[in-house]
Amino acid sequence: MPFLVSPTRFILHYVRARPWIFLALALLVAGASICAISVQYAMKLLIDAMTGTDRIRSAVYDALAAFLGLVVLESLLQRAAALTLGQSTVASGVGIRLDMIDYLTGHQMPFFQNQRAGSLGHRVSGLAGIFGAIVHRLLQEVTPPLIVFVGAMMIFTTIDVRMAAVLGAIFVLVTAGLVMLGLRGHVHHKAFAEHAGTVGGELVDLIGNIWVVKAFAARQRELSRLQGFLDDEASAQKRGWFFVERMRGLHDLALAILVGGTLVWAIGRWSTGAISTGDVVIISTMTFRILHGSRDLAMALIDTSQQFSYLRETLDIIGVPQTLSDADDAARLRVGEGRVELTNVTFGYDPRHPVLHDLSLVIPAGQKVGVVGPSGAGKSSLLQLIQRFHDPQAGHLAIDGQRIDSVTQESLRDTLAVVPQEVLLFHRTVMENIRFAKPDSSDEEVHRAAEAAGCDDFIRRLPHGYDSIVGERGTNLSGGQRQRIGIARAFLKNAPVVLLDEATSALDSESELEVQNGLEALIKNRTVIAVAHRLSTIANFDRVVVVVDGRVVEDGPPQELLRMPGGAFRQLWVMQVEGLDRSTGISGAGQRIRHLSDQSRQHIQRMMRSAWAGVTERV
Ligand SMILES: Nc1ncnc2c1ncn2[C@@H]1O[C@H](COP(=O)(O)OP(=O)(O)OP(=O)(O)O)[C@@H](O)[C@H]1O
Repeated sequence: MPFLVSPTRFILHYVRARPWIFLALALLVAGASICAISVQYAMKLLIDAMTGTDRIRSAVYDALAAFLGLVVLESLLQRAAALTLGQSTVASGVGIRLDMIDYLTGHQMPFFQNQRAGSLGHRVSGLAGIFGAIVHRLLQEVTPPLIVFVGAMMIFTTIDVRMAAVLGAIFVLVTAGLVMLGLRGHVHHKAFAEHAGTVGGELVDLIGNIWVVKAFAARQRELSRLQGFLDDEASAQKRGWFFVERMRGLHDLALAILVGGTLVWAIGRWSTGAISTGDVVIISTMTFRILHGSRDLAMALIDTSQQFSYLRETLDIIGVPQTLSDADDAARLRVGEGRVELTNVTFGYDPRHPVLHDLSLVIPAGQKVGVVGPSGAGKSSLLQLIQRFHDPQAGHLAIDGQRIDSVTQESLRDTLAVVPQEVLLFHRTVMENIRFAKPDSSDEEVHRAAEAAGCDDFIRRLPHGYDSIVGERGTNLSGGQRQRIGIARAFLKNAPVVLLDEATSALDSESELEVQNGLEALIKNRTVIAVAHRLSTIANFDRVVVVVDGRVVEDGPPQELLRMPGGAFRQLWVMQVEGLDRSTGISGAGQRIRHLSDQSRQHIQRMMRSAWAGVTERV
């Protein structure tokens, strides 16, 4: 979206999206302002007609009719402008938010990892509000005083050219002075906005982590911490207010002196008969109006400049170019049987520090591959590359012979069913959460997927069955239940390639057993790549790939790897069976098992012993 590069282009883009409405709006505002000046002129005509020596009755009534007509017309035009403005900014606000959410969700995962979700949501909504506020200020608060000023100058010129020149110069000077002063106060508003942003972020963080706060009995501690941020925010807000009030006070003083001076001068001219009574009235009211307008104009310009800054800041965050976009000629991935290939892949989040080094793997369709290795070896990164959340710095990946960087990301992800360690659920019903994987699926299909994943029973026991709300991020469900809903999603998606990212490592042994049954059903007849810490989960796989420091150090059927004396997989296996950490450098798994409860450890050890017995029998 090229219009995201600057605030001006952003505003113009959405104004151009509804050109006729905004043109009509500008004409209505201009018409209302012209009426406002004409009303003053009609008043002058009325007074002159009433105080004139010849006192022509019809002239008085004509002026009165013109005056009243203009008052009504101004009011009608103002109301029409306000209605049109409201309608157009509300409609633009919907478009802006949809466009921004569309663009925002197109960013890659690292973008979201580096931003607070609450703050991003706030900014997207804020953009719509800012567009409305800027258009409102420019049309309702900047344009009218300018038109009134031009009109007043035209009227003053007919009365006294010198006076018009002096008042014109004063208007420009007062407005410019106020704008300069106001911009100096910008620093206070910016500081306040930053402090307010921090308070908002802290609140979101606090509520998001409420479990930790309660678990550590830290409510008072957190309140005191928040109080510190609130105090800073309040001081910044006070400084901003004082500054604005000082400015207003100065302007009021200048206004009183100037209006008083002009009036004294006008009465002096009237007493010599140089100008009429009506002229005195129009000079005094218009002087007051334009000088008052100079303050409104200055304030509106300052506000607009602040809103432009906020807009620029938001566009700098949201509008950064999307790093992994589809190639212009990207086709849809033609789904085959699910052969996955990595060719000389080198990748690092920071290219200077590769996490995966020249890694090559060919996974034939239907093969089940377990990826094991110590913590930080690069296993999850491998799965992320297959989903194209990042591009490798060297080498490439392909599915069914098609390079994944040459097909659309959506079609690639349609081919993959992923069960992550932590299944994320929307604050919606269970039915909606499972159906998320395939929006056009029938209730019957959702039920079948849930049965296959082993979660139909517990879902039906929930208070509203499939219509139960899962709570924010699925908090109304247990870890194992969430995991099985994740598996049901994967069933429903029916993709040829399944990626399991430590799908059972966060579960206790009982949940693991339930999830394991669902997983076994899921992986039948599909290509499976499973990152596993619990080696029991991959004991029956076709193949195990051991990754250490981003390199494949062992690759083969688990039974064969287990027979290799001193082999990395064998060592990992033995450590898990015994629950020991032998400090072999492949210590992550050993450390993990040590932290499990006795019951879980015994369960895993039992499972592994029986798998081990099976292996040795076959060997
Ligand atoms: N988003 C990220 N940005 C920067 N570095 C990252 C990111 N994610 C992972 N890393 C780093 O990349 C390396 C490999 O991480 P990865 O998560 O792939 O390892 P892993 O083998 O899956 O580890 P674990 O078994 O602990 O989950 C680690 O050093 C990690 O700190």
